[in-house]
Amino acid sequence: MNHSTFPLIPVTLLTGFLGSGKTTVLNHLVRQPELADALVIINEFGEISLDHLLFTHSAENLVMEMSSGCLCCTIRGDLVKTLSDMTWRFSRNGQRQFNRVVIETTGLADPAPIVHTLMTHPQVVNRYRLDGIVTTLDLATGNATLNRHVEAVRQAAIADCLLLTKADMVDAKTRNALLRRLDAINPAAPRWEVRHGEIAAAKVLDLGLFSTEGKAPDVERWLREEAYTDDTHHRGKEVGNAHDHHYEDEHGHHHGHDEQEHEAHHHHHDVNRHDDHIRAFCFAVDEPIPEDLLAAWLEVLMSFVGENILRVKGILNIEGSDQPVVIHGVQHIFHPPATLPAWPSADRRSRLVFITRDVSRQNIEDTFRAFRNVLPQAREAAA
Ligand SMILES: Nc1nc2c(ncn2[C@@H]2O[C@H](COP(=O)(O)OP(=O)(O)OP(=O)(O)O)[C@@H](O)[C@H]2O)c(=O)[nH]1
Repeated sequence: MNHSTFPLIPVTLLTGFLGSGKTTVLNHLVRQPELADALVIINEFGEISLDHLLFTHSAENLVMEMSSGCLCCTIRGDLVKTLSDMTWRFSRNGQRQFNRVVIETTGLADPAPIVHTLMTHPQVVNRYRLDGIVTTLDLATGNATLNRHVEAVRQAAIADCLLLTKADMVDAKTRNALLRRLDAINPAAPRWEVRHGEIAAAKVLDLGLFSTEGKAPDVERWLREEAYTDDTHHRGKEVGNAHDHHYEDEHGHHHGHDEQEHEAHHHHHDVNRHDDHIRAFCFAVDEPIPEDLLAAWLEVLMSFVGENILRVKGILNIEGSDQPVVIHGVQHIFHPPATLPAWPSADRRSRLVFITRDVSRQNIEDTFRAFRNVLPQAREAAA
């Protein structure tokens, strides 16, 4: 955990495929009081940049554009520089003028490299923290986009929150097919239906482990292990309405699934017509894990299949420690682990949620067991 004198500035990454409605959403977000003091960084790819023409921000927002290349490849260095310069450029009398950052990526970007920069670059991590990845997905064309573009699948898989846009343009059948598909790609992220960009800022902010309210970290909300229903078989009990689907229309009220639909969607988990090769599951370990076992296992796992581990989040019971450790990784890159002051509940098992591509739960479990079995010999050899 970072204990720097100044609170870390939360950064929201807004991603989503080309034309999926990012700018429309952003236009609504920046008008809301929660984002009155936000710094907005817009990344446009290529020479023809239209977003700045469409983007009508309120006078309070500070808008930066970075259009020299795609944020995910060529200008990560620029992002670091922009973020580290910001505090000075936008400060008055030694006080910075923004309390949040929102970065809109290009539609084609694989968000993972940007997330890596935000999670690990020394100049960034000492001032900023990734609050959440918000992904827009067009309800009407989302299925086709997911079929054609693996970037869109990745964007949906690593999201902390999914904004299902253009809700006014979709019929029930198309919508339900997309929802079922998302159950496999990313069962845990809250989903909100959005029309013409209308979404309450509070729904897309404070998605991370630490909130701006300064309250104790809400591990359960962050991990949402209960959403990984795949795990029900392992625990031998039914989790039930594990999904917390939120459907928001322009009046802001909820549309729950009716019973029948809910049933249907549970049973469709494994019979997805489109196999996006994405697996989402929770892996739990009852016994405290020796630190060297964890380090060796994760290192090998990441070096062999790191690219295909889209996201890992977990709370861990480390042998010899009373305090839980939370870890958070995107592909092979991990956020520095944070030690929490106390366990959030009586459940002290280590729990890791994985979102992977072509890596099964079995692979994860087998490697863990293999490492656990050889640990005594490895220790002996090292001694
Ligand atoms: N009918 C309808 N149109 C929408 C909605 N949201 C966005 N649009 C339209 O969809 C088009 C694309 O929206 P943008 O917000 O520019 O999408 P974007 O993701 O920023 O697009 P890129 O910058 O190209 O990646 C625009 O013409 C919007 O007006 C919606 O909820 N309903």
